[in-house]
Amino acid sequence: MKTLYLDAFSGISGDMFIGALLDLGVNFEQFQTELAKLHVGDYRLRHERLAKNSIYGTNFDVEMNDEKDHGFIEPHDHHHHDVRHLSDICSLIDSSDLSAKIKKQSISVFTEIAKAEAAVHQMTLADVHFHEVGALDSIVDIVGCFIALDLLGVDDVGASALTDGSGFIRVAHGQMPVPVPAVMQMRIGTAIPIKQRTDIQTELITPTGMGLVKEIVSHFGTIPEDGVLLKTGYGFGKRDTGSFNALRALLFETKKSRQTVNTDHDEVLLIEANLDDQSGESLGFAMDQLIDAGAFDVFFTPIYMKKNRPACKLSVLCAPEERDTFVNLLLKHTSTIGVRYQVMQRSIMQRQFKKVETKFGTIRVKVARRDGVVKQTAEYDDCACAARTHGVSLAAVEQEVRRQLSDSLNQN
Ligand SMILES: O=C([S-])c1cc(C(=O)S)c[n+]([C@@H]2O[C@H](COP(=O)(O)O)[C@@H](O)[C@H]2O)c1
Ligand code: NI
Repeated sequence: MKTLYLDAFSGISGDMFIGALLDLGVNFEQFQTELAKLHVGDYRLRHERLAKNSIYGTNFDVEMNDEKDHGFIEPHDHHHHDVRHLSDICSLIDSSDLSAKIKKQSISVFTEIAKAEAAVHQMTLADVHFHEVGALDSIVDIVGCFIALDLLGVDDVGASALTDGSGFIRVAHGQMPVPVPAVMQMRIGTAIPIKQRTDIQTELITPTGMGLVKEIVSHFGTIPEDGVLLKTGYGFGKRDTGSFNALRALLFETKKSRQTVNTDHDEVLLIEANLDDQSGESLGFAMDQLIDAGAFDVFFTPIYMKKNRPACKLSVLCAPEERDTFVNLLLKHTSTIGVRYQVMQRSIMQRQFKKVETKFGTIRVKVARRDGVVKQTAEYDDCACAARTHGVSLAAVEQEVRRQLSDSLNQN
């Protein structure tokens, strides 16, 4: 499974995000072909690989045939020409030939940003409007991010704390404090970590960047310790920050913890050892090593052994063909000088995973089937991350997943 990690030490914007994904190896021609499914013209994509601070990365920009007009809305300025409301943008995306998943994710980000703008400028959601040209830039940025993620085959996205600058930036309506109001608004009710650099007096996190993070990032923390790092990519920011202004994207191959099972019968190997002379600390360490090596399960059972010794039985379940790997790990990490093992028959339910889009982001659901019995279980890790990110209870996320599942059942 592919996990993307966003190292946002210099914030995040739509352009930086796409730049970093192109730098990871997204095929540009394929990217353009997919974007053409939006059926909007009047823009050109510019991408260039160059070095900043001697580090090579990608500069990505959407060039408008009309002059680019930044910012989502012009509050209090209703006399001007071509504007697009949220509903226009949703219809444009909905009527495109993009996949249902990309449509849904893109509309969700636009709605999130529009809600933030509506709250900051005290407008109704229906009144929020976007400059035609600025809106097109944002549509390409937002839809483009989801296309690039899809082309890379990313299953899961994590991120560092997002760094922003401080001070004020100048936009059409005057000065805005950094983090800009729409970014702060989108943080409400979430635990998305934002670190401020007081030595950088400009904006590093744009509303588009924050909207994308809110939609796709399922967990925040340091760079993953596990998994094979496949590639690194840098997407450059446009502002002069006085520091290295880029978003670093790291693509990992991580273990398939959520495997598809297409059989209703299989065999597992049970390996056991009785241990009466090992500390709790080193038993815990041994368990971690066995789990990290891909054991299906590892567990301890309290037992009484000879000479009245309270002890524990260590049991490991693994694939039969991995016997040598796990026997060696047990001998290496525990005090035993021998292990027992037996192959066991299992009756199992066939398992598949599906992704459910919820207001708390994408949650994986395990669907198990056998002889007309169907069990659907939301992945605990995804629900826990979403609950932390959005500052809600685990039960609220699980309830939302159940609601989405029953809605889709009713629609089919
Ligand atoms: O034009 C408006 S109303 C505007 C509002 C806000 C708020 O935070 S409210 C922010 N901005 C700035 O516009 C640019 C473009 O942002 P993108 O997300 O489209 O890249 C950025 O500097 C925003 O902070 C404009
Ligand atoms: Ni605004």
